[in-house]
Amino acid sequence: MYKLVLLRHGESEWNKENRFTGWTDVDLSERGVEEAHFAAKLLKEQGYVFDVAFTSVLKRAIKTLWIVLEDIDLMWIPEYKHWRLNERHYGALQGLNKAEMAKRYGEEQVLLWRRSYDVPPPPLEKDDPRNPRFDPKYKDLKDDEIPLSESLKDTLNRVLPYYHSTIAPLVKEGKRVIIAAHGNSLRALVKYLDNISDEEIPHLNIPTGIPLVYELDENLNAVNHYYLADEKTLQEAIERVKNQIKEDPK
Ligand SMILES: O=C(O)[C@@H](CO)OP(=O)(O)O
Repeated sequence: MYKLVLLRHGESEWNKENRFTGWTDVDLSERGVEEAHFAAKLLKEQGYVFDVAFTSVLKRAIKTLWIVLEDIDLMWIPEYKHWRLNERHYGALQGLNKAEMAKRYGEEQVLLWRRSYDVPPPPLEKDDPRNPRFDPKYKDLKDDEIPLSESLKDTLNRVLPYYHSTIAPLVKEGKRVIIAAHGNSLRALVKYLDNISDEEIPHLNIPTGIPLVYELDENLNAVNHYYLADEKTLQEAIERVKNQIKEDPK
C-alpha cells in the first residue's frame, strides 16, 4: 500500500479578491500563509513524513510547500518544480472578477468555465502580455506546450504525462511523496486517480490548505482517499471555493 499526499496551496491574494488566476503568479494572502501552517500542523499531528516533494512553478504553491516542509522539519528533502503542475490556464478570464463575470454572463456560463470538463475559457490573444510566452519561466517550452487557455481536459493532458513519467515511478519505489499544487491541476489528477466521469467532475471542488491523502495499491490504483481535517472544517473550506462567484462570498 502506497500513500500519496496532495495539497492545494493556501488562499492566494487573487482567491481573496475573487479573481480568475490561472498562470498568474500571485502570492499567498495572510490567510493563505496561515492555511499552509495549518496543513503542516495536520500532517505533523498525524505523523506524515516525506522523501520527496513536487510543486508547480507558481509561488503560491511553492511557498505553501516551503512553509509545510519548514514546519515539519523536512526542508532538506529533494523538491521538484514543474510547469505541468501549474494551475489550469484561465485564458482571457485571468485577472477578472468571478462574481462580476457571473453577473455579466450568468452563473451557468461561469460554472461551465470553472468546472466543466471540456469547455475552455476564451483564449488570450497571442500578443496579450499575459501570454506565458513573455514570461521567462516558460522560455524553454515549445510553442505547442504554451497554453492560451485550457479546459480541465487540457490540464489533465499536460499533468498526467509528468505524473506518469516522474511522480508515479518514485511512489512505486516506495518514496513518500507530497504534491503541492492547485485547485484544477489537482482536480485533473484526482479525476484520473478516482476515475471520475466527465459528468461528475463539475461537482468536485478542492479546498485550499487541507492535505488530501490517497492510498494506492501495488499498481497505483486508488483504493481510498481522505482529507486530514474534520468534516466541518472541510465543508466550510469547500463552500468557500464554490461561493467565489457570489458577490459577498465570505
Ligand atoms: O482562479 C483560478 O485559477 C482557480 C483556482 O483559484 O479558480 P477556480 O476555483 O474558479 O477554478
